[in-house]
Amino acid sequence: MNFQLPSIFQHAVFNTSAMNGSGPTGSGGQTGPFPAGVMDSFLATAGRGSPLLQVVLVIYRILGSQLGVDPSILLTLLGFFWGLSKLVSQVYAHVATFVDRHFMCAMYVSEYDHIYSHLMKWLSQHQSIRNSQFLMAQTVWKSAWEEEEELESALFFTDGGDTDSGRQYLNFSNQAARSSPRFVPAMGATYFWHNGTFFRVHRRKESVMATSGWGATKDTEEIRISCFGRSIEPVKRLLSDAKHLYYNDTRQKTTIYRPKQKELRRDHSMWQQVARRPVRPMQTVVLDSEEKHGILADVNEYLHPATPKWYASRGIPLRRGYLFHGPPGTGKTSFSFALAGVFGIDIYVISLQDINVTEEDLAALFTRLPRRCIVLLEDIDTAGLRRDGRSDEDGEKKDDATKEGVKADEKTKAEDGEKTKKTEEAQVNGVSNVKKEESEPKTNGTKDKSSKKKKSKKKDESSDESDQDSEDSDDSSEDERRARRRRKARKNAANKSKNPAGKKVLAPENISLSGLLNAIDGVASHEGRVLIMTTNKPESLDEALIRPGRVDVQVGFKNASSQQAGELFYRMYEAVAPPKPLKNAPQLNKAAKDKKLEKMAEILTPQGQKLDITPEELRKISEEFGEQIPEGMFSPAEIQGFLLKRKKDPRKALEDANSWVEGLLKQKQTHSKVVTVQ
Ligand SMILES: Nc1ncnc2c1ncn2[C@@H]1O[C@H](COP(=O)(O)OP(=O)(O)OP(=O)(O)O)[C@@H](O)[C@H]1O
Repeated sequence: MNFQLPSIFQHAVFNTSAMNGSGPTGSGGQTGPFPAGVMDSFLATAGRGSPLLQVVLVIYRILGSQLGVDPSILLTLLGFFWGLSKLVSQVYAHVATFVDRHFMCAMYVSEYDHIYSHLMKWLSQHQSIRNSQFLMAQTVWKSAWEEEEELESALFFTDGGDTDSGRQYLNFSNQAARSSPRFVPAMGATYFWHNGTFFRVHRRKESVMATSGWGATKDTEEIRISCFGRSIEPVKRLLSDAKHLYYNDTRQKTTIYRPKQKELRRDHSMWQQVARRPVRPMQTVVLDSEEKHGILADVNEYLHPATPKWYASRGIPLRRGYLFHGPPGTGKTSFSFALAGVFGIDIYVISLQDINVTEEDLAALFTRLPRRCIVLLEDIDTAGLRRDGRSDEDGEKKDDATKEGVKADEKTKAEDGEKTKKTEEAQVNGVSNVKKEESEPKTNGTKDKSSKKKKSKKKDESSDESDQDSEDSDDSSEDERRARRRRKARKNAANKSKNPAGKKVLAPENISLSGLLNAIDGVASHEGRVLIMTTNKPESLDEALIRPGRVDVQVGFKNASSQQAGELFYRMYEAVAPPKPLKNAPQLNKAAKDKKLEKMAEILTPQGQKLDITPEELRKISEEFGEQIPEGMFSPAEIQGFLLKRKKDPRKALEDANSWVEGLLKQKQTHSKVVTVQ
């Protein structure tokens, strides 16, 4: 097959062929501008069969005539240098590996480890990394508390379009534009000096099989830090510096962890940090002083380094559980946070309604806790624990205590509706729900109702007790007893799945009671933690859950007494001080800065309402305020809400207290949700 080239190319091909002696061998002599080589001959021969090669030949010859040398020499040189570069890189890789193995030491950090966060923060602040050629920009999400430090430079004001009012408001519309990203080393190797040591940080990603999905992979990152020498100490020191820097600003903060989402879990890391908030000072939680210090002393003793030995020598598992119960807004969560602040430990919060947390996860979560920490199980009454027939049948395989707990729960659940009502009444009467159970009601109406309820409750109890008795005294075979239990469980489950209106209620059934008990104090469960469970309805809890060993100390939180209301008042105004000139002054000149601070003070302390009160007067009006608040009627949260609305004016708060108390009392009596006096 012969192809026809365009005339210009034919000319070039023809000419060079002629020059080369018209043969593929090129034996005709060296008359052209450059000597014909093997390559030329090859292209000329092959070009007869392929127009493409003919084009290549033309380019080849034009190039040759321009340079005056045979391009094949160039090609040979190129090939040589390519080969040489490959050889050098191979040799370099071997030498680097050799040096790495024999003259350096290295440390690996997984992105799933906390150290990764420490290191990234540290690297982002290192001067030579900042000036590096290859960087990766990361958006940094700051918490409300971190932003505070930058507030001064971020302050912008607006009149909100209402020019007549002459008022100024803060405006954060350009906040996103102002926050700068964090710069960390890019993927690959980065070199820097630190404290006289030369370090190499190598970030690399690798794909690993994901635990979920068929054949799905996910990228995970690993950092390798290495330095010259046989000792790993410099790397350890670097990590320690990074850790120090990371926690430097958080020393006075409490870190809160929650379970990680399933897809983010890897290796042993199941918890993720969700917040770091400033430590809540213990004196800001108003509680009975004796009780407060009793708990502090108890936790202190438990966390003491000598305690594990004491427990071990007596064969007692090293666990301490607390149950904080009481009406909403009485400080259960606040006290837990204040405790964490006092002891400088972190809080691990688990919600049993979290769809991410299965029964197996719960057990694993309890085993992956640090040496000392607080585990907070909030609102365990609403936890939606599985207590159906299934769990009861399962429960037959579990320990007796668990089964009894399940039964006790079913019994208490039946009474739950009544008790909720009772609780409401108790709150209106200013008595905590637990106490109310024990004491006689005061008003006639309530008395009648309560006595009826008591009777029906007793009836329920006696029927349950008789069931229990007959079961206990029954001398029938074990099989019969099991069958009866199963029947009873099924009946209870059927009753429980219907609400009073007869409609089916779907309850979350992530975790069974036995699963929870197992996680809390199963053989594999963590030792050394402080477990705090909070609830508004202690009566609805399973006995098994709060038996000694699982719950060692119960603390009843109550509505505020008059004296506590006075203390809340004092604490609210005691802390108020004119805004301090902020440190880290921005690049403003002094006059502009003063103006900004003035404006800020104006906004925080509106004109004519400047707090100007002596500690003596504050103490006096705190007491007066306390006297106006009926004993045990209002929760600290309610009082705090009232005071917050008057946070700049204690005298006004005192003035408004009476009408607020009356309004709130009326609202409680009518069970209204609408607040009349705020
Ligand atoms: N005893 C208290 N001393 C000081 N402040 C309190 C106290 N109790 C409640 N507060 C305030 O009320 C608010 C709610 O408190 P907290 O969340 O601790 O209550 P809680 O008992 O955990 O409520 P819930 O049962 O609804 O979870 C917080 O802002 C807290 O500052």
